[in-house]
Amino acid sequence: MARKFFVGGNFKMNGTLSSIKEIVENLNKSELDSNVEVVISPPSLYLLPTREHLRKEIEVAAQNVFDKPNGAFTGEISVSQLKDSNITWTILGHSERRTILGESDEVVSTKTKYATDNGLGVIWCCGESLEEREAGNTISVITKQLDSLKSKNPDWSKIVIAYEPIWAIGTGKVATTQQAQDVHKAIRDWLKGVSDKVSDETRILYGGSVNESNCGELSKQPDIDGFLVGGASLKPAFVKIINCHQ
Ligand SMILES: O=C(CO)COP(=O)(O)O
Repeated sequence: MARKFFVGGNFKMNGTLSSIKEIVENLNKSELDSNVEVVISPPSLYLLPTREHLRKEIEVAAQNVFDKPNGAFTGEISVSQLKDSNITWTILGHSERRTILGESDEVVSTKTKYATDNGLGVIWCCGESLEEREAGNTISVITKQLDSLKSKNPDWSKIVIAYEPIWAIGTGKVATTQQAQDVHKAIRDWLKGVSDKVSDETRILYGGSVNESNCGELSKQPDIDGFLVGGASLKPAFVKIINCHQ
């Protein structure tokens, strides 16, 4: 089965009402490859206006979600609140939340299980630090993150995996196509341990300094099914990344 190419834009903690309005207007008027699934993820404050004004074929994602239905959890947002606002995806386990906010594998896996069981799509992120790569531990680090997720038995049909080497995020230092493909292949092989169907159908995105110049080559790799784009998703060239896959 051909996997539909997927391009996510992670705005992180960037943007204002007016700059996000500009991004939305640019996406609304651009010609976009209809074979590509596009999801953008503004900061939580801007989720609703983004959803309201963005063309309907593009979905909107939160950057985080909590694993309880409601209650005394100051600062958190629930899955049902997102769905109530027509926000159909969330990012979980981004390395910035793992390292800066201290989210463990256990926390990320639990939230992913809760979100997928309750019908939200999850862009689930994994990746190694430069130290871990240089020590030859890339695959073992990612396997540990994946094993933790598998132990919760999430709904894999709702998960898109984003491989984001931490050393490539926001640094301009993109992984080589071979480095990316090798890890994506290892993830694909690991997914076979869940089931052949999950391995065949799960999209594996690459993230880390993706731009309009490097996306073409990366997109040709057999196990790269799309991108999770940070900085370049805030620029008009994001459209070129969406359309880069031939
Ligand atoms: O972290 C990322 C997307 O989630 C990647 O960010 P950059 O594209 O800015 O390197």
